[in-house]
Amino acid sequence: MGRLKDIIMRAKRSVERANPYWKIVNFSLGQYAGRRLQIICLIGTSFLLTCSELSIPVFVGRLVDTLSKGASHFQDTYSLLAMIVILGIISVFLRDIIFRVIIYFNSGIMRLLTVNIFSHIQRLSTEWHIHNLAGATLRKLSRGVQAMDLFNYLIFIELIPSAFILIGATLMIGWHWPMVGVIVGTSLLVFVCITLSLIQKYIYPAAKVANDADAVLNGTIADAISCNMLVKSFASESKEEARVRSEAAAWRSHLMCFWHRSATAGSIQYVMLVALNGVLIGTGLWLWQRGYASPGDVTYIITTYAIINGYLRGMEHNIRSLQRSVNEMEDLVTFNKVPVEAGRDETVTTKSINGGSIVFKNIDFRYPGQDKLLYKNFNLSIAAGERIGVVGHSGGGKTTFVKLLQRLYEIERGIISIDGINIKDVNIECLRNHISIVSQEPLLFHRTLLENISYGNENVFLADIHDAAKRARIHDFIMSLPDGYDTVVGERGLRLSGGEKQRVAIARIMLRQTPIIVLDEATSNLDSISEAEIQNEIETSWSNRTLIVIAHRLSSVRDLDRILVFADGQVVEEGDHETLLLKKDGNYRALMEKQNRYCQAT
Ligand SMILES: Nc1ncnc2c1ncn2[C@@H]1O[C@H](COP(=O)(O)OP(=O)(O)OP(=O)(O)O)[C@@H](O)[C@H]1O
Repeated sequence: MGRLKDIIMRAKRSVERANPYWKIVNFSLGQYAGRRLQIICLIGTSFLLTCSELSIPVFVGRLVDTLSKGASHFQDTYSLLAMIVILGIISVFLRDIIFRVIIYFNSGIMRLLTVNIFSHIQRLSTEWHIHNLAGATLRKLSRGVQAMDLFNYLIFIELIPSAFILIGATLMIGWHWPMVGVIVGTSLLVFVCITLSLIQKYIYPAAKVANDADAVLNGTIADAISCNMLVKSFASESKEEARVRSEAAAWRSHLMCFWHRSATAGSIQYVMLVALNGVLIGTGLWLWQRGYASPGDVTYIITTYAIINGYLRGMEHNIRSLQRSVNEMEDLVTFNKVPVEAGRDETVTTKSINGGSIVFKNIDFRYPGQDKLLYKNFNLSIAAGERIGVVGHSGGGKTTFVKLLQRLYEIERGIISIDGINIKDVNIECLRNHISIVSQEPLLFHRTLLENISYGNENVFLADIHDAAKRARIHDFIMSLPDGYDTVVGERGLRLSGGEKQRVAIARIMLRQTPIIVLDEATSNLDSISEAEIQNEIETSWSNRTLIVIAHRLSSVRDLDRILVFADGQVVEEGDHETLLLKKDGNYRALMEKQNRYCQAT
């Protein structure tokens, strides 16, 4: 049994490798797991529907034969008519059941798929998020989920019943006239094979290119809309429009190519249908001419053909739609294949960290795609409870230090440890829950101030939230708003000033009890009085925690225990404010003098 499974898996993989189309079909079918009962119900009902629909031509044929016997058989014709009507009603009833089940089935799959893909995307690496426009990702996700709906609909409402009808009709005709059965069966097989190969070889590549262009276009639109303030301030509306116009033109030309190919494939399929029509009716007439078939039999063949023709026309359209849905789901499969960031692996030994001592030992690091190492043999130790200032020119590697501490990127060499434990041995969520950060540009959700402040600390009391806001000097401002803590801050906090956003972010981490706190230019937008007040508060509130303050304004770090001066990914100087000032040609002293000169000049 295990061996059989292995063989099936290997066959599946080689088919997927040979044709990526099947990888997507496989992914879609994978979503059916755990829904066996619903699938059995759908297929079973489809089968009954087929039997009911295929019985109708039999009764129509009999009706014609009865009619040809003369008016004396009128009673038989009425009972045949009654049978035809009853079969029609049964078919309607069975179709209704299929629709009800598919509603339940599809909505469940779409819900689960959305949640699963979102959850996977959230756990992808920082680099992945940097390189993928949020708008394009959103577009791919919603398009893929809608496509899954279409895929399921086509499979269960259209293609499975069509397959049953076509196979059933072929068998029934073959039962009466084996030669006609062979002709019909072969023609159907040729029709389906040509349709599938047109889809895979001819339509699929064009649809893929059109979908990629669609995602690029939507990503660009989303990017421009989310940076609308910047666009406005540079009066660049026309430039952005020109960009969108050019991408829309590219998208249109790819889309037209896809649609033209679909139209050509449609015409080829229609030609095949016309040929099938001629062959089938011609064979019926030939049988009648030879005396092998009555007019009722020929009517039966024609009625059956009418049904087959309807389904094949539908099938041609449905296979094309199925193709489109598979194309649109390709991005979901691609998302799913991207590995989650390092450290998310459930099998990682979950050691827990409690303290706040940090050691960077012999670290080599470069950003993905960069040739030059940013950190080369970088070493640094910070004791638990120490208060560290990090200064230096822009681009010196200060923020990178924090990113590595949070394991947002993987180092090439060396060990980063907290509390003596290599961070690679710690579950990533546990690691990040250990560190509170207020970054240069605090991120706020388009939610209320209350939700933003309590983010990550949902179980705190209202009084604690107010207390944190008071300590971050933002409470009075919030209370002055008409909706107070229920004020929605706008997308990315756009309804707040830079300083207000920073104070909300500081209040948010005031609520957290983490041993390590990082303030990365966290008070850069505050006036000096508010900054001094908040700093006093920080020193009293977080006196026993490891505090790392990254700042350009040197006044923000002068009272800290130790100041590190970063340049080109190295700590080039360290010591307290007084000691560093004493170094005659020191970097810190030079920075200090420059800032003083600048302050006097302004
Ligand atoms: N994702 C990234 N990919 C490639 N290079 C990056 C990436 N992030 C940062 N860098 C580069 O790494 C270097 C260090 O960046 P970092 O943000 O650590 O500097 P910083 O000292 O914090 O600067 P600032 O004071 O301006 O915030 C910079 O040259 C920056 O351009």
